[in-house]
Amino acid sequence: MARQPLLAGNWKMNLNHLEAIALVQKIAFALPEKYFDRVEVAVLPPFTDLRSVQTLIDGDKLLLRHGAQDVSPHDSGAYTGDVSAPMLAKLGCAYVVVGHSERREYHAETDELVNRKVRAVLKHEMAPILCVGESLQVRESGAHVQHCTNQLLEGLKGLRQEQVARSVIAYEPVWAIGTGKVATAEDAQEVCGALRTALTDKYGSEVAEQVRVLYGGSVKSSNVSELLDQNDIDGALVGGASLNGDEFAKMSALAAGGPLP
Ligand SMILES: O=C(CO)COP(=O)(O)O
Repeated sequence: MARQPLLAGNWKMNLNHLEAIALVQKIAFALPEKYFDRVEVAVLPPFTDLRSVQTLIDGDKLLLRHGAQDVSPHDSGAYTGDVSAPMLAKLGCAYVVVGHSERREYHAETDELVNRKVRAVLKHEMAPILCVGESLQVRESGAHVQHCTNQLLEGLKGLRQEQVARSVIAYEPVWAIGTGKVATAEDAQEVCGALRTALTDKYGSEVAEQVRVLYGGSVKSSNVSELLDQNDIDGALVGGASLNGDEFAKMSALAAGGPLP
């Protein structure tokens, strides 16, 4: 079954709401509507930008999707500073990144917490982008496939098949994030293929064939096509390069199979 490629721009902690509006306008202007039949393009700004981005996308009937970078596992309550899944759903979010390696590292997020966040997202009809990935040390030990597979199965624990089918997985090797060191297409395919095999073993091939598996880590216009050509890579989670409107539009066009805008 053909899976529609997804190109998602994780802006991380960059751009205020005014800068967000300017970037979304630039991306939308550079991408004619016909591209959106062949690729889904999403922006994932900081929480403080989401209302502005939603208003722009709805008002101008843009075909871009938007989402958030994190979520609370709780629906509401005394959790100072947190943002809940119902709040994000109300802001029109299609996606929520869960378990990014920066959150696992800087906020000590465990697989158990990541799993609770994944459930919160799915409960409110959004799709999680569940991130998995190994450190350089784990890769050098040769345990990278096992490590990522464990993170995947722990993150999805207790979900129904229909919920797994709606989820997006992102393989982001920690050593390739923001370093300019992209995994080779073969390295990325090795892990993404193993993740799909693990999904097939646990949930059956009908479910596994629907799940989109993205690669993330120093993706840019010069390497996106080769990565997306791999059998089990269905798109990219882009960090730094998604902050440049022309570059992100170019990558989206390449993901759609061209021509360039
Ligand atoms: O972490 C990433 C996306 O979530 C990747 O970041 P870079 O594209 O900047 O390496």
